[in-house]
Amino acid sequence: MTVGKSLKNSKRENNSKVAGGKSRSRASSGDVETVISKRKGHSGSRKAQSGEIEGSGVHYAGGSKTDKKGIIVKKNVNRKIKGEANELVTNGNREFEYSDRKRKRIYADHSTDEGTISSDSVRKPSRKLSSEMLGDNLEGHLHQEKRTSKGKMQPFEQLSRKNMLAGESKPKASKLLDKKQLRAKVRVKDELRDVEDHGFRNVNLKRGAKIKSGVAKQLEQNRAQRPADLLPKSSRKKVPTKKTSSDDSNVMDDQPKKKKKRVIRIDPHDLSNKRLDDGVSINNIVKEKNEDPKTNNVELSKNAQFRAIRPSPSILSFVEDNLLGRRREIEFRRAGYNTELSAPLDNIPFSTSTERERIEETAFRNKLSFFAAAKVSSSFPPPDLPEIAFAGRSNVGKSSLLNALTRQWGVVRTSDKPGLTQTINFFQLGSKLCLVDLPGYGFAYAKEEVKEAWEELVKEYVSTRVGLKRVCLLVDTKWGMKPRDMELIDLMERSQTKYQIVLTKTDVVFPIDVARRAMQIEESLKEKKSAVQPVMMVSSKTGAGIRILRTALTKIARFVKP
Ligand SMILES: Nc1nc2c(ncn2[C@@H]2O[C@H](COP(=O)(O)OP(=O)(O)OP(=O)(O)O)[C@@H](O)[C@H]2O)c(=O)[nH]1
Ligand SMILES: [Mg+2]
Repeated sequence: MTVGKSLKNSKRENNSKVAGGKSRSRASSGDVETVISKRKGHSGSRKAQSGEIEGSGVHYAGGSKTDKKGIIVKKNVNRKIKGEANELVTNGNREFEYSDRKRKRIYADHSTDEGTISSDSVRKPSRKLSSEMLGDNLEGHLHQEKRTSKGKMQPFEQLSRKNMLAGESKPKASKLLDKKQLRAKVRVKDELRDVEDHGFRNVNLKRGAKIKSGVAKQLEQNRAQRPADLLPKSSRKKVPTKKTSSDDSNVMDDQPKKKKKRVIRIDPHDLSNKRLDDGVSINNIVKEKNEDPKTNNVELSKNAQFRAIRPSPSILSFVEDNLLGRRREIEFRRAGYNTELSAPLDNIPFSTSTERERIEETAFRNKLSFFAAAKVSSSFPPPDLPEIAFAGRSNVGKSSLLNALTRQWGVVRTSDKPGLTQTINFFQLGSKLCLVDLPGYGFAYAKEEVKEAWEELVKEYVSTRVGLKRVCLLVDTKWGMKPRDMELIDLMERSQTKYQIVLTKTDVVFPIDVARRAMQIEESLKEKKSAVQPVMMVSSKTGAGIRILRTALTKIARFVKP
């Protein structure tokens, strides 16, 4: 008995905590209906209001602690004591169905109960309700009500006392019987209420949930988890679970929407596709498409033809040794170059000096100075020094290369706008060499007639200029040779002007493509007599290949007879 009392006391304490705060004053009104109507008028948030309804369910399970729960319990308990508990439980619900808003909340309450799968929570309220009605918790509740009501709950107190007294006077067996009967009654009526409210399915759910013992639940959980664990993560969601339609809908709502997988279609016959292996042989592809390539002329795109080029090992090793092509900065740093400097690959690797190292070739150590510009051939300066001219399409990087070779940035003006250089500019490099910056041809921001004039001037210069020792024909590595380039080559071939192809902007393409381009050009110039091999590859930005070009050009100056 003492143990029972202490338990009751503890319950009382808990209940008093639950009904703490504002609820005390509100519950003290005694009249349940009045309190509820007051609540309806209360300007609480919608969420808080919905919490009230949820609370009616959660409260029995000992969860939520809102004052309104207290009211609902009070009402139910009060009427249950009078012997009309179940009827009034439904009545209680009806009270909340007066407005649409309230009805919605009731549905929401149920959906959350179902959503939690373990329908124990669904059963708990009625179970606790019955136990409360049996007097186990009743006293605690009544005391709670008493404590919160402060006088106005007198009838409650009296009733509880009566019940207590009646229970004590009865023999133990009869008390148990009464309990059982009452519990059965409550269960049947609870179910009826549930059927009324939610249909048979819910009742069945509750029954099933009740049967489950702790061990059975664990087993079922394990069984449900095992197949999912065996499956890959992506397919786990697809494992069918035994759930009712409403449960399914809830779960579906909770699940994140599946992301659509992007399918990348690669045509195995399209060599132009950059994702394809670089080593794809052109002949193999032709064979795949048609057994007899001779009878069926399969024309590959220029890009496909380019991808089919297999560079020679010497070109490949040159590209690798000089770190040509698009590379990551870390690669330069690992190789010992100071990436803080402009054109760092033109510097000596593993140098302790933070400054740019001196140029090895003496001719290029000299100061680069502009000394003449010509718009017409009559304006050309006298050919006193051996000349090296830089020709090529507009924006190919002619002026930039002059700066890079001499490491004197800004002496020759550059621009990202094609057509900046519009005159033939002569730059003296000490007393040994003259570097000539030619205007570009092809697309440029200039009038057509003006451009035509440049082209004519360039043609005249490369074909007639005395003292011109070499023309560096610059070709953009990305785009390769264009018809205009070929025109100039033909002209130089006819005039027997020595020319050497220099691939520029190698830093914007992959190393393999630099090698391919070099291979392609070398192959196309095999028959050309005035072409100087090998094809040079440079990048004015990274400095790759600059030193080698410088060395090659210095040789020209060395062998020139004064
Ligand atoms: N990424 C990269 N850009 C470069 C390189 N060389 C030049 N450029 C850029 O290309 C653009 C054109 O460079 P220029 O040297 O003015 O070209 P150009 O051939 O003299 O042009 P025109 O005088 O119009 O004929 C500039 O924006 C340069 O910064 C290079 O090696 N790599
Ligand atoms: Mg220029």
